[in-house]
Amino acid sequence: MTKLSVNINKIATIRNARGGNTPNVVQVAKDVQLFGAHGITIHPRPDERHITYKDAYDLKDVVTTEYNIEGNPIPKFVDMVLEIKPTQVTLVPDSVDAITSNAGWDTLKNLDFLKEVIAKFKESGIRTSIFVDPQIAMIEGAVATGADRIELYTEEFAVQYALGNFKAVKPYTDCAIRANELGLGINAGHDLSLENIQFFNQNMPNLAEVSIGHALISEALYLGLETTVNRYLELLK
Ligand SMILES: CC(=O)[C@@H](O)[C@H](O)COP(=O)(O)O
Ligand SMILES: NCC(=O)COP(=O)(O)O
Repeated sequence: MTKLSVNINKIATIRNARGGNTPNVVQVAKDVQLFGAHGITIHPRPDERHITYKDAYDLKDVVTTEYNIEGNPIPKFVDMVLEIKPTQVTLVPDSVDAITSNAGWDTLKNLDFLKEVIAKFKESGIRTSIFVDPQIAMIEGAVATGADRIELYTEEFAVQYALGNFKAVKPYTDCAIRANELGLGINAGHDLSLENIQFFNQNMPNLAEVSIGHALISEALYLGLETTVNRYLELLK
């Protein structure tokens, strides 16, 4: 079964709107795991607009499933991840002013940098994943960085699927086949939803994990968090 890691950034977005502690990010992380999710993902951004660095530390002992921290490996982020030692770190090349992640790494141009930072995390026993666009050259470049996994950036798939262009999954399937040949684990995320997740999963050989936040939290407004998590778990079987 493909693992579901719930991204709780949006819980922090709502909390930060009032400056108090409602909704409580730590409690939501506990509940989501109780409901059956296989992991918790956070993506602290340099401006701490949603998840704060303090949240990342507060969640350390609360996440008893897989803890996945995503972000651009600026020195402050690297130090924090090395201290927390989550299950997995996912490196994302987002700029400070980006509204959300909007591109994967160029694994060829950034090879030396990625190699160096990945080696640091691996020395600490942290599984490493790098966020990439669905291009074979980027998958091949990812192997050279020493990363354990890739996370395929699924926004384009999600946009096309919503328009009925189901062939848009093909570059992802092709990349998954190549990643399998090269021994890279495969994660995926961005704009995955109850609408598109089953089709995506069924077209991805050996998809290890999806991280889902924006749609999942939005769907939970109607369905409730427990039902939403359980629907994903059913669709990922
Ligand atoms: C890496 C990625 O795909 C993002 O979706 C991300 O983790 C979500 O970040 P925001 O919640 O800041 O949009
Ligand atoms: N890595 C992707 C992620 O954590 C969640 O992305 P989204 O579902 O909020 O688009």
